[in-house]
Amino acid sequence: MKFSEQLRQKVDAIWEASFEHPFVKGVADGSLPIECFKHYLKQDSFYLSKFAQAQAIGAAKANDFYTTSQMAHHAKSSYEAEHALHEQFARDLDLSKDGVIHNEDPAPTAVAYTNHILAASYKGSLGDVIAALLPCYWLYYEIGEKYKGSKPGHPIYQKWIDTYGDEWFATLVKEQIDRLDDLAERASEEDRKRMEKIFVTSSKYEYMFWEMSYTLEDWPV
Ligand SMILES: Cc1ncc(C[n+]2csc(CCO)c2C)c(N)n1
Repeated sequence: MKFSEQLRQKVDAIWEASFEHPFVKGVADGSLPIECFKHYLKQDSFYLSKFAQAQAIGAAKANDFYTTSQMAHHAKSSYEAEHALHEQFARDLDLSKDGVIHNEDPAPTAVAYTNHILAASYKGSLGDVIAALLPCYWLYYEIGEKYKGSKPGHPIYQKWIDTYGDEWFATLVKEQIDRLDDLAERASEEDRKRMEKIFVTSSKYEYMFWEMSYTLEDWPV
């Protein structure tokens, strides 16, 4: 069994909890209060800026020219693709005038999740970087597949669902899965165990990110 298949089995219950989370179901059926989606967008713009930093660290940690260029390219695409999506939402929801969401005080879960990704990335190998980032791609892909065809009756929620159910996204996810399998094949058992732990932790934080958005989580003091 491929390393990625082992990982997918390991996180099955955690990902199922994400699929069933009221935030995700609420986007798909249109019942999510818009305040929760706005909170998500604010936290996510902070998250994406750190996500792109981790991809750039991955570019620097790669041992071949091609992978360096791919990871750097993906860092730029995260900015362009995800930011473009958010920009439209930000204007439609009146979150910003210029389409750029500034979040100088991210919520505890957004801080914790990005700290986890950046710590794994700075400290580890390219395999650790991919293990930290892969649940972000892969989970959203599965959500897109699962809720493809839903009709939330809300243009913003519809666009969100359509984005992750799209074919271009499937290609992007597959590239990262293949990269992780390739790196895992050449890694030691100890390295694979560490990558697994990082992957599981990111999966837990993905769940917590929905919860943070749904409960409008903020600092207690
Ligand atoms: C908390 C959180 N997790 C995952 C994603 C999805 N995502 C972030 S960057 C990226 C790759 C480039 O599009 C993808 C799929 C998100 N937006 N927010």
